[in-house]
Amino acid sequence: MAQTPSTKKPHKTPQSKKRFGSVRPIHPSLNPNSQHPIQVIGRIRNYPTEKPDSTGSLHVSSDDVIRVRTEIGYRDFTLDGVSVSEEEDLQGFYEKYVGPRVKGVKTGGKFTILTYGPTGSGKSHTMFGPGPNQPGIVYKALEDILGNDHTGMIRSFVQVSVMEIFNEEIYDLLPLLNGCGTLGHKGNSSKVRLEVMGKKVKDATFITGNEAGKIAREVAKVEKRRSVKSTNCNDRSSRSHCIIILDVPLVGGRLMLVDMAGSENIEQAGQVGFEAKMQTAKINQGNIALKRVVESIANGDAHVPFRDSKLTMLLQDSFEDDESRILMILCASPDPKEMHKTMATLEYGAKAKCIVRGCHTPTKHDAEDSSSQVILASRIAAMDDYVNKLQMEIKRKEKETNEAHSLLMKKEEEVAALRTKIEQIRSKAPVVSEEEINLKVKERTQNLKRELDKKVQDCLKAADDFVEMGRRRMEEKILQQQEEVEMLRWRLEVMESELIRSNVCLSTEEEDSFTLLSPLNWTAEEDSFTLLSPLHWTAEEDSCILLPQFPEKVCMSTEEEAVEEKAVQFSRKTGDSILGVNLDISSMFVTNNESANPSDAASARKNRIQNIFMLCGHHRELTHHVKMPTSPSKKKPEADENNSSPFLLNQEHISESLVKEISTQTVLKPEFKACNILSDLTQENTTKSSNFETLAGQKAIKSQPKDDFKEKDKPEEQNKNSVDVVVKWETSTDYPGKFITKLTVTKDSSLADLRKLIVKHLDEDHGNHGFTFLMLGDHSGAPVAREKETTVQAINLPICNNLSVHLACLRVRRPVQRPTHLPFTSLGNTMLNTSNYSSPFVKHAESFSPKVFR
Ligand SMILES: Nc1ncnc2c1ncn2[C@@H]1O[C@H](COP(=O)(O)OP(=O)(O)OP(=O)(O)O)[C@@H](O)[C@H]1O
Repeated sequence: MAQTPSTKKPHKTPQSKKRFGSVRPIHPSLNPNSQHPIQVIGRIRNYPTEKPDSTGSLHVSSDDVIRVRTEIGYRDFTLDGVSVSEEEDLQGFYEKYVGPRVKGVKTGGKFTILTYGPTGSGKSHTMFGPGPNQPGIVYKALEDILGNDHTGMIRSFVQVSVMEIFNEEIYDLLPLLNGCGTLGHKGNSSKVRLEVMGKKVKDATFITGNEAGKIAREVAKVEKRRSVKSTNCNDRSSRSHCIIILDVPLVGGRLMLVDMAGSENIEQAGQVGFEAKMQTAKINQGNIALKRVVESIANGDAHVPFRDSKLTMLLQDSFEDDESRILMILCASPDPKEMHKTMATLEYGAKAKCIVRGCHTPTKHDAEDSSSQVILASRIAAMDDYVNKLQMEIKRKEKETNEAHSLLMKKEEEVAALRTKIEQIRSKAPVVSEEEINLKVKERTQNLKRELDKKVQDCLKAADDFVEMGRRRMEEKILQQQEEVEMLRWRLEVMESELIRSNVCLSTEEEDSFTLLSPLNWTAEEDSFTLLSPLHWTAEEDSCILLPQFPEKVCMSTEEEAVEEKAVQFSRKTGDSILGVNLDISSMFVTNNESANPSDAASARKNRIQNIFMLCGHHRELTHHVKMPTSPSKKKPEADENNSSPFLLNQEHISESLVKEISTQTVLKPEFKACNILSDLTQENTTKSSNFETLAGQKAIKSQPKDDFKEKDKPEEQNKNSVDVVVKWETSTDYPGKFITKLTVTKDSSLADLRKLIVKHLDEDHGNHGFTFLMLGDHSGAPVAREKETTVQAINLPICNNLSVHLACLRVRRPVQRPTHLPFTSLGNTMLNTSNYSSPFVKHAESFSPKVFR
């Protein structure tokens, strides 16, 4: 959009107009230096509706430039002045733009004021004012010309004509004229159509007067007689051009006020019917004709179509008279909906501003300047100026376009960069489909399941191993126990063989009963006795208590399990068993009744022998550990006095009693072990040994001179650091407790050291076979393993009697024959099948969640 060429205000750049020097000076009341006969002022009315919040489409800057914004851009119009109604009321507008020009009329100036604009833009509002309180230009001009001074000064008088052009006909709105300046009233029907002769109206009615108020009231009355009609654009739309001519005859001044009809199209006016449309067309005819005239004058056309309409015919003088000036007031609405009309109005005013005095307006005073050359030159100059301005506008627009283009390119680059970034982000984070997610979940699940299966398998395997290990240990235990049983059996056989070879033979036919007391307690009463293991002597007379050092438990196993516990107390009267060993002690005795039945007596005798084996066989070795409470040197038991200590065993008494019983009552078989013991005990009694010694110990001691064991014979130092060890064989068939030697070793000597010394005293045969130390005192004989001999000291060997002599009992090493059968039934020997058996561990593993399906 091009910026309209603007005419600088006189007070701003008056010199700029001198280049058009061909124009004669104009009336000083109008701009004398201006060559533009038409000045254009814009007036922006109030918003017809509520003012919008956003920036309006019409913007007025301080340098009288109106910028109109539309959908496609904006356009600036530079006018001679712009007044915004909201900021400047009608009086202010008049005083600023109209009053100075009107005042020249009083001195003979010719001035034409046109209000131009679309319908409803405020033309009538500006020309006549909204009411008496706010008079429009007409009434203010009357006041200015006539004044309100009533001081008697000579005042000018005016002639006022009011007419309208309706349907291209001129009607006189002042039909009746009385002489004193009053108006005659003929009503609407009395409108008189006037004829135009040349440039003037013929026989037009006028009113004269010098009182502005009076005339103003009359004008106001006839103004009401204008042809108005309600349209879509205006409730009281002026359907005619109203022309008020105010002459000042005395000075030749003239003021022509033209309120034009609205320049609207027919559709917008909502006119229906042929007549209405013709009306609107006629109204527009005046506007269009005026437009053409303006354009023609501006273009310097040779022909100006003044005669195209009545309006232009009447305005011809205003355009052609050099003394005449035109003030065009462009009325516009700030309503965005009216922008296209506002734009057209301003374009029209811009054209009018281009009008300069041309050849068709020759003046009487400057005839010589009317040559066509000068006129053309001025026109060319004006047009050049206009072209230059257009070119500058084009450049500016191009520059703006370039800037906008570069901005656009920049934005496009940013958009492209953002798109690239988005693509990169998308490429970096590929969209994972649901199928892929499911696939991964499935794969992960399978992996977990596999791991779980593997763990379960491991657990099952560990459980199987555990069970297998338990089974093996159980088997080992069974084998060990079988070995022990075998050992016991072997020992039993040895004892039996010893018994057979024994010289002690008791006749079973002659004796009815016997009483065994070794180490049994014989109470001397006929019907009762007490068997204790450990033995407990309870008789009041000749009582003794045998309290072994060894614990009360008698075990077959040397390791973990107590096979059997034997602590039996028998009463002949009650015959009950305290600890549950079904040892038929009564069967140990041969009664008279038994002799009646030889077969029963034989079986009873066998039972007795077996039971005695059980009792005596194990305790035979244990008697080595009977710890005497007093040393043998200090306290020696005496046979003929009651022993006050319960820990002392009155062996003499026992021996005598037993011998007596055996000789008088008891008849035992040769294998009866007790005989052997009794024999030993009897022998020991004869040697007056005060201590209760084992059979092997006694034999070992007997083989040595008695004096060898006396402490007093040894050096004191040696006695402190050394110990004596009596070495003998274990009582067996081959070596029935044979004494080997007696050794003196240091206290810290181990069995391994002892072994080295012993080997020297053995013959080759025994040395080759080897032997094992028996840790006597242990219920099973406690053979000391070869590898443990270094850890067992000699002083740990059992004390032999009360002589502080240790006893090293050796057992010949024999190859152990493994039992060919297990001591359990086939059912008992069957281990649990772990594959079918759900152990608690497996149950626990299977109770894991989720379930593992195998
Ligand atoms: N500046 C203004 N401030 C307030 N109201 C205005 C203003 N201009 C116009 N109006 C109001 O707008 C309405 C139309 O105005 P007006 O009759 O003057 O328009 P117009 O241009 O003469 O229209 P038409 O060409 O149809 O006669 C009127 O009611 C008037 O009071």
